[in-house]
Amino acid sequence: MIRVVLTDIEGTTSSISFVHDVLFPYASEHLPAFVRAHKDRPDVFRQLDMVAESAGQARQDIESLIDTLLAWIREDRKETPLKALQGMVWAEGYASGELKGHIYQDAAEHLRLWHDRGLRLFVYSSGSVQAQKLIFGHTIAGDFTPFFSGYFDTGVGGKKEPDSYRNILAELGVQASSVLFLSDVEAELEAAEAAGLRTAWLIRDGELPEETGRFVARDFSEVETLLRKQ
Ligand SMILES: CSCCC(=O)C(=O)COP(=O)(O)O
Ligand SMILES: [Mg+2]
Repeated sequence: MIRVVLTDIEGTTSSISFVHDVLFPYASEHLPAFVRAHKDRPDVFRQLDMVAESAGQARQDIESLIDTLLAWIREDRKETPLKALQGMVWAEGYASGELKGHIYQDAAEHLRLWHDRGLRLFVYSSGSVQAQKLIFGHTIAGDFTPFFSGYFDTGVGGKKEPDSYRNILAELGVQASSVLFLSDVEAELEAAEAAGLRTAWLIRDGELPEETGRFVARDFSEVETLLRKQ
């Protein structure tokens, strides 16, 4: 019996284009000034330590660290310090009203429905927990944070690693078979399945694959049919 829905964001609840054409360009534009202004703030300082260590760069060369961060954005790297800094930069955009989080209408309707029916909802994204709370707290359809019971980011591990899902299960204290993971990325679904989770593959556009052996859904209304069948 599925009691928990664990959802990805980009390509699942929200469009890939919002992340790549709005959020990433906003971060590229504002991150350099943000890092220069706040480089000694403890939370920023810690992330810069991690950038220097990951990239093997001189810690004191702030401009080179900024160049590395900008290159990581262009390459869509899921580096934990980049994701943490992006969240801090996006916070300013959401606060000013320049950013509004995209959410598909079907996702909005069903997240509310599932919450009201008693399912527990969690997010697992490469975006930082701060970034997750921001996108769902400031969507075009209102504040969705009241529907979520918790958030997981790469602090539990990468999304293509089965151990990350085992860590999430341990934190939630639930059986793997009671959790349905939603994602648009097959390698993430394979990792979740290796840890015993149920999965649904969101394929919002393009051709559907033949015989995948897993549940495939065009949108959240099709995920609802899976939940109703159990
Ligand atoms: C939290 S919104 C920004 C999402 C993001 O930064 C990202 O890299 C997308 O990751 P996801 O795991 O949601 O595909
Ligand atoms: Mg995704």
